[in-house]
Amino acid sequence: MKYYSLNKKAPITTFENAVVKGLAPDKGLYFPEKITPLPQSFFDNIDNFSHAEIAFEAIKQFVSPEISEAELKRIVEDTLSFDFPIEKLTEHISTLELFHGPTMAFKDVGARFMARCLGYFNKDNTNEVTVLVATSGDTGGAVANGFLGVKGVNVVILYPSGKVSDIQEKQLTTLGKNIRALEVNGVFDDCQDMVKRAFLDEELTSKMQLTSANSINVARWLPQMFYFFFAYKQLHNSHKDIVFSVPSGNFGNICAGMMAQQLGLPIKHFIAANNANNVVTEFLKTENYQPKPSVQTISNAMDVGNPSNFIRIQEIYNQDFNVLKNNLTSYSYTDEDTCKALKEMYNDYNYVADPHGAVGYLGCKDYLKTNPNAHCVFLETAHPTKFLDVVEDVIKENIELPPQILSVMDKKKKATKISSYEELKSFLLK
Ligand SMILES: Cc1ncc(COP(=O)(O)O)c(C=O)c1O
Ligand SMILES: N[C@@H](CCOP(=O)(O)O)C(=O)O
Repeated sequence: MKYYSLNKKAPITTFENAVVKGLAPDKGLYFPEKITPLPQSFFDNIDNFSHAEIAFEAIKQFVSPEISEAELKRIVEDTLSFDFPIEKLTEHISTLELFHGPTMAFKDVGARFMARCLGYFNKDNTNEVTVLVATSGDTGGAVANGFLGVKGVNVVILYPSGKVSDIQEKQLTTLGKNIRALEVNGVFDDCQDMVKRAFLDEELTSKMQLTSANSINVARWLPQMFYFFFAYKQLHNSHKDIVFSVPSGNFGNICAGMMAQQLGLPIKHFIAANNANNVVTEFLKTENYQPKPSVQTISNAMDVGNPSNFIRIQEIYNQDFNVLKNNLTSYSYTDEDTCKALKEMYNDYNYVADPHGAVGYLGCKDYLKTNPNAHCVFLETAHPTKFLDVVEDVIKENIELPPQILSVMDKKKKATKISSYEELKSFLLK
């Protein structure tokens, strides 16, 4: 597959180059040149396919010919070594649990897939790569875990000081080896801006090969398509009109769902469920896209004021506002709404959600008011214990810590504080 830059001022490139570079030289996000829908026979037989087989079919066209079919099979099998169960809350609402991986957030799949692609491209150990990643909470931990010990790859994670949960901070600051963390005096958008600026800094790029492990990178973004296929496989025999409510921040996950829809997956509609960071909710009301500084919420991983992937969403729908509006509804919720939803799910369905999933659940409830026949799946994007203080305080119960969380609890944080781009640069050049 060839990829072009959405800024349209950079040469067309290969999958390998798009992964190794992360961002195009004109600062644009890469986008596949062509999307070929999967054959009807694939959907007719989906019940007979394993997760790895589904993932292989979904992503094959985007990575070939650079990654051979045999190699791709190995990569997806290795990446998808955990489950993606559906829990049914009501006849009309289900949740797809995406937190059964090593860091208990949906980022694990993309991080593991990308780490394996980079490892494959660097199999001769000739090209050292520095992976820069900005995180509002979960990407950092998943990338740290997924890239730990990958030869020839150094990871630098930027996170906003005081704005990630204690467990998220442990996951991204304690692994050591080839993983280093920078605690930024600012918000997530400052971290993301610094990362993007580094890619354009010739003094840096002439001395090191930089890439991104945010959803900017096609190898981190595209595997998120798999979730929508996995949910469809589990639900299509009992439900028609499947709608997804996706707790959204940087909009990579929902945008990957839209790619799955372009591949022919029968998805009726998308709901972008937002916290108070409501740039897209407002855009759909006003047609005016107005990024603004992010505000802090209890669903902190979605505290994004300028979502990177919105430009990809517009490309998918050919910049046509009306087509986009037919496919996407967006709601925004306060922290108070989120707490009420956490409590309601616990009391009514005995289900312990996390604050991000709770925002997704609210999206389902609002959508079903006007579309009562749909079946709405909200993505449970992280395990509730990653937000222990908030969740235990709301449900008034202690929750058992899973082994993935226990394993980092007593580790010692190691992070370097920075306040400016210049400090990032000198850290990288050291
Ligand atoms: C738990 C959780 N939910 C939702 C999101 C938002 O996902 P996206 O940035 O793909 O919109 C994130 C961060 O990305 C997250 O960590
Ligand atoms: N919510 C994310 C923010 C970065 O999103 P990404 O998908 O672009 O990496 C986080 O948890 O860090």
